[in-house]
Amino acid sequence: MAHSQKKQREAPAQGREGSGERRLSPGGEPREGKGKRKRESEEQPSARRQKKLKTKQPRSPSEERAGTEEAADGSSPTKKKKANRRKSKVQPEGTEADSEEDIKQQDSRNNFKKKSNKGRKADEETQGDETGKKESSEKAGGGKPTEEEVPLVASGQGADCAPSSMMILGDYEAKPVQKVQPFLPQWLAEPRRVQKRIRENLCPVRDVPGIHPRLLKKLQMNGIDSFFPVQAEVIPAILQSAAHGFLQGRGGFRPKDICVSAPTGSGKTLSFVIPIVQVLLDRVVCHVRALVVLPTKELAQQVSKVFNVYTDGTGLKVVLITGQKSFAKEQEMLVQKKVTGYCSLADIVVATPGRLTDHINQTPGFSLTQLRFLIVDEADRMIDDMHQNCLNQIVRAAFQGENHSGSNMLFQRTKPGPLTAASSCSPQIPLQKLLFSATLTQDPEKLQQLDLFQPRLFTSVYSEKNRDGTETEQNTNNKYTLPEGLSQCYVPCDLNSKPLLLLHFMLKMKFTRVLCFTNSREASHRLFLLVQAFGGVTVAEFSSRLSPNERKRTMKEFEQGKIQLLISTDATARGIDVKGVNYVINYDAPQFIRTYIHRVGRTARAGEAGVAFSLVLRIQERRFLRMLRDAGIQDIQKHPVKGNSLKPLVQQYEGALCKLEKIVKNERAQKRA
Ligand SMILES: Nc1ncnc2c1ncn2[C@@H]1O[C@H](COP(=O)(O)OP(=O)(O)OP(=O)(O)O)[C@@H](O)[C@H]1O
Repeated sequence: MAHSQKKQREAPAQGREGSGERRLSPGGEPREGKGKRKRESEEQPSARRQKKLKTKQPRSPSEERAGTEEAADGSSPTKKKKANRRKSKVQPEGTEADSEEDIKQQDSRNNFKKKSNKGRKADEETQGDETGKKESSEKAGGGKPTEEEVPLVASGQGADCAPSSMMILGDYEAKPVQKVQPFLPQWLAEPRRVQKRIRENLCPVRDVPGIHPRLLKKLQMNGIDSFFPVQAEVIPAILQSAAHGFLQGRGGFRPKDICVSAPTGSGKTLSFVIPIVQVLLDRVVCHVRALVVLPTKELAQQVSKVFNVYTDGTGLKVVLITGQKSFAKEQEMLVQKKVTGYCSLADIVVATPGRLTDHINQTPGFSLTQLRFLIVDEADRMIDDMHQNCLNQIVRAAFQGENHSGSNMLFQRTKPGPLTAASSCSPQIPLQKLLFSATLTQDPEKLQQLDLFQPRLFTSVYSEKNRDGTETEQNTNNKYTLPEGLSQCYVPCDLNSKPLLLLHFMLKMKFTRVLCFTNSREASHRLFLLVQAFGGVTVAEFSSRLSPNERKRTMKEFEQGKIQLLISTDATARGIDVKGVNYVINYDAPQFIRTYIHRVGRTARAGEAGVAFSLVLRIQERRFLRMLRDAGIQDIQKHPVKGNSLKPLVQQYEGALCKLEKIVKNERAQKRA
């Protein structure tokens, strides 16, 4: 039967909250979270999916229109324009209405809510912390509402505010919509499991078969007696794939690509450094055989250092190309021109994407046609960013028909097609891709962009606690694992108390070796100035405001314990391995789950213990907790700090604020001059 009904539109909670979320300047002023929303769609795949699927309470028509448009924020400028024209605006949850019009709309929404189906509670409520609420909502709903449930409203309900131009076929009753399960290819659905508890699962180095005696000695010299679980799994897998020399994979076939998703600090770097050095130990001619691509200079430097340790004395050459040296200097390090043509001076190249692309295009003789391993560290970021283009260029360069020297290659490479008896007969150097990250996407569509060959996935499996205390392993998309030794807390607070809380942690609670994250370099700078003006803490900042040399020096001093509080942008959030970080403080709550995971992962590394505190504004609290819960992170403790504990700091803090004002004015004047 057909009946008229008001069309329900969706206004995803995250969209609304996201639009209302404010970024904080270190001085404490809130700023609208716009502009630096890059990678949003990629950073929050789960959130994006929820935006599409999650449905909200019924609302008034004008508001619904606005809600829809706001939900599409950033993706549909036309819709945005329409929204402006209608002058309807939806307030972010928990924020105050800005104008009378907003308040009226709020009222009409509330009235409408009352009229609508009582059993259908607010999405936020069903997802709230209180399970009681959830249960009652489930019961009243007469079914088991899921996040993706579409609340249909019977024509009688809310008909007073419904335009009746829409004919909808179907039942009056709200029916739960079945959650659509994404289809996972077998390699993703059945990954090779890696234990996440490092200390309980150490594997003595000598128990891992096939490690070259030379490397065993080096490992011992570097104090490594046991491999971490990820290393014990991945090293033999890579070695095995190269067991038949450079030309063919196992059994004459192309080796499988390898993806590794393991928590921060679990030792992923060594799990590719050791087998690659070992495979290249016997090489005769120097060619670029391994290429490691990383998103930042600091990370590239860090990885090349590890390669240097294990190639030292082997004759293998590691070249770092990140733009820290002049282009010409890097060219000299990469290739040498001889009478017979160009020859490579690098066996292993560690590079950032931009500079690497420049060399592929502009350095004569720089050839990747003998490339055997392409290692993409922090792979999720490399897939998401524009770096994807760089990866395509690398693959193109690796299968280029002619090399720059003009000489014919013995084993010319062609881009592999379908595997046939004929294709497996011709000897070729296979290109094997190795992907690593703590937050590797397991979204098949995204991984498909990398054109992986029969990939194998190694992953620390996300496990969910059962009521009886046992754990069940889950194979769920976009659920991540954190280091075992990490304790997580969040402090609900307001804007003004954030600097005081940081000072309280440093001065009263005597936190040491603290890495503190803000959401922008300006915020980092001003917070640094404020803490410095307050006094009593050895503090430094780390951001792109500093020159590469200053950054290097600062990081060294922090590592040596000369700096107790390092205030940083997300420049240090990923991959940076600083020994002995006791605490991570998210001064500004991260907006994306992957940012959270990488930031907190700067502590509790290599099986050690560490604590992460997140200062969360009360209006952000619900969204923050939901973001963690959606990613499978549940063991975060609420850690309220009473106002009384902060009082003793207030007077000195006010003095520091005055000093800060003067410093900022001076800086501005200097900039203008
Ligand atoms: N087998 C081992 N024994 C002792 N220490 C190790 C071992 N393997 C790695 N480490 C140390 O553990 C720390 C973390 O390693 P690594 O930086 O490779 O972690 P990761 O998994 O790459 O982390 P992230 O995801 O944050 O980049 C490093 O300081 C490294 O030296």
